[in-house]
Amino acid sequence: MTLSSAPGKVYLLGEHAVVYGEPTVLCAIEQRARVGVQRRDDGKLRVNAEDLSLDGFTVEYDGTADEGPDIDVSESLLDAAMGYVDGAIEQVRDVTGNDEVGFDVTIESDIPLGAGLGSSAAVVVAAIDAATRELGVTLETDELAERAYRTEYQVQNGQASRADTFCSATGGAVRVEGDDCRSLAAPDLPIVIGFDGGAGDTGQLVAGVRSLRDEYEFAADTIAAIGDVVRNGEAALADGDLEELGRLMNFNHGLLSALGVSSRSLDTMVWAARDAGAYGAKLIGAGGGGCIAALDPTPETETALSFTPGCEDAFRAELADSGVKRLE
Ligand SMILES: Nc1ncnc2c1ncn2[C@@H]1O[C@H](COP(=O)(O)OP(=O)(O)O)[C@@H](O)[C@H]1O
Ligand SMILES: C[C@@](O)(CCOP(=O)(O)O)CC(=O)O
Ligand SMILES: [Mg+2]
Repeated sequence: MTLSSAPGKVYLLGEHAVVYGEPTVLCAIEQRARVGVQRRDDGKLRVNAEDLSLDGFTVEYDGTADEGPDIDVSESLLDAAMGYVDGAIEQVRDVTGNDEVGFDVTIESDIPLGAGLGSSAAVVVAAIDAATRELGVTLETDELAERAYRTEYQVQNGQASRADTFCSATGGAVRVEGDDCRSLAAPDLPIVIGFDGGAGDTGQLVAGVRSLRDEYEFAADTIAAIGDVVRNGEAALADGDLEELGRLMNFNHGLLSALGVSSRSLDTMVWAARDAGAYGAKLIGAGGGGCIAALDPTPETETALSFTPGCEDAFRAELADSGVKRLE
């Protein structure tokens, strides 16, 4: 068996707009997905993902690629649930030139699904890394990030940025603009996460933003404005100016909200954090439901969130210096 782990991430600024070439800044956090892989000689794929729960059903996917799991849910829901793992294995077959190879894959993850903390990227990065190593191939980090990006791009119907997968593969803080991906000197930021227990479908939310952008010039302007917020944020980060960074996170949340990707519970948590004295707060990731991030070096925001109706979990994010980890 070969085992790799990869971290989730928090967008400080710039999700969604990054899909259209605007810059973004994000950092890896110490919530990880671990993927164990064992080669099979019969060419079949058997996935055991006990944490996989989505929209009210839980599946232990214990079937094969041919037969599929034996559960009573629609095919589209199942595709959404299994697409990332299937896509990762497709990349492994392609990059190793081993079209016929099968695997037993076991996934275990600390990262809530579809909540904006990048569970998909972490699972894909760890799966590609473990499965290639199982075949005796160790990918360079850039190649690993590229293959993981192609997986997300495919599953999200041609709508994905390189941000999540690059950040998960390399760890630390990163800046992504188009295909320019680079590491930043990791600032020690006091990030607090609030989680509403919910999830959003990344593919659908990205598609929703795209159609607004196609329909209204002011939606395209909103996306460009997010880019401006990020460029200002980079200067604030370089100066270590948390107050300014917080203000820009608030602005970024407003713009994401205008693009229709916030929700009542995300807004409630954002306001609870602001009322508790956070420098700023915003939804993170695709939105629709899931997590917000706030900047607060004091315990106030975490305490306030833990008493906020609709907030299921509040915790301080520990930044992850390393990306993919090769465990066995
Ligand atoms: N523990 C897991 N086991 C199997 N698949 C997972 C796991 N965690 C995440 N995934 C895959 O990632 C999808 C969620 O990704 P996404 O909608 O992009 O949200 P996010 O990346 O913010 O968590 C899930 O539907 C599933 O396909
Ligand atoms: C909305 C987006 O910018 C981030 C999605 O993040 P997540 O999958 O919700 O963690 C999409 C992307 O960059 O591919
Ligand atoms: Mg994702």
